[in-house]
Amino acid sequence: MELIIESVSKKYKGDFYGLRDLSLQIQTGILGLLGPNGAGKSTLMRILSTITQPTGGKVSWNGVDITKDPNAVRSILGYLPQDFGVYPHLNAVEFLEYLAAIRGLDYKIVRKRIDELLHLVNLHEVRKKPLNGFSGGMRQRVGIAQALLNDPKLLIVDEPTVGLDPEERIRFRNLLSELSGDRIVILSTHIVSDIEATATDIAIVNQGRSVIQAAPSELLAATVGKVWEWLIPSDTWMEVRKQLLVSSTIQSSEGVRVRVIADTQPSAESRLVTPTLEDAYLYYISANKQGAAV
Ligand SMILES: Nc1ncnc2c1ncn2[C@@H]1O[C@H](COP(=O)(O)OP(=O)(O)OP(=O)(O)O)[C@@H](O)[C@H]1O
Repeated sequence: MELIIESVSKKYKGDFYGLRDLSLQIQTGILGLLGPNGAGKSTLMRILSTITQPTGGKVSWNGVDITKDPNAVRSILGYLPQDFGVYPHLNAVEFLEYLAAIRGLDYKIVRKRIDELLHLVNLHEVRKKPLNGFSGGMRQRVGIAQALLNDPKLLIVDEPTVGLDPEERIRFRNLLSELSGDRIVILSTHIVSDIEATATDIAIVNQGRSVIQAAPSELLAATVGKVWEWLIPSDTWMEVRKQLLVSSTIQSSEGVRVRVIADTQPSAESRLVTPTLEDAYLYYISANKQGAAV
């Protein structure tokens, strides 16, 4: 299984590009698509799910160009859009049966599948309750169940953890990890921790372009020797922030412990520390903004 995105662009009205010459090669596993708001993640997800056509480039699923032949991917595609909505007065079973019917899926097969999926997403006990009583996390799990109705080989999930509380977020993450098996899962997010433990591959996008695609370990390795920590007096904090790329800070009674990303030692007191994926993400986004080669 392979999804190849070659030099894909999406030009909106007024010469504005949502995507520009973006290329990625995606194999079985979970691809975490990371980028700040407005980077072009949803535009890419909509192109991959054949809702929108690119204005340039090619997307191939197992060798077939889906921009020319969208049906080549539709039957094996599961998609959870960012703005997934439910019919509030239906219960989970009715809602999933309704979606299966409009997609033309076989009722007999689907009935059994819905029962299995409701167990999988841990909603079986509440399957007969109207959806308007469901929390954000429960609705997202219904969203995942609908995306899995046809047992897709390509599962696309766009910013699924927005609005979820920390516990729901962890549960959702674990669920996606269980689902990866023999399929391609593409998970878009601007929150690094959403994909930290689960992604087999990470693509960072910014301003419509692909900044890098690599395994999490490669991203971390590239940031080794660039992350520094030291304690500064509280009143110098604003100055440090203006001059350096600050990844995080911890306030204490002795001052502020700053974590900075820099190619060379930023201060005589600073010490190198082990990078996290969050540091690596910041490093690549920042280098991309400055136009540096990364
Ligand atoms: N239909 C449209 N017409 C014009 N511009 C658009 C359209 N859809 C998206 N854009 C613009 O394209 C850029 C990329 O948007 P997109 O929604 O793909 O980003 P994103 O990474 O998903 O961000 P977010 O997480 O905020 O949704 C943004 O600047 C957005 O304003």
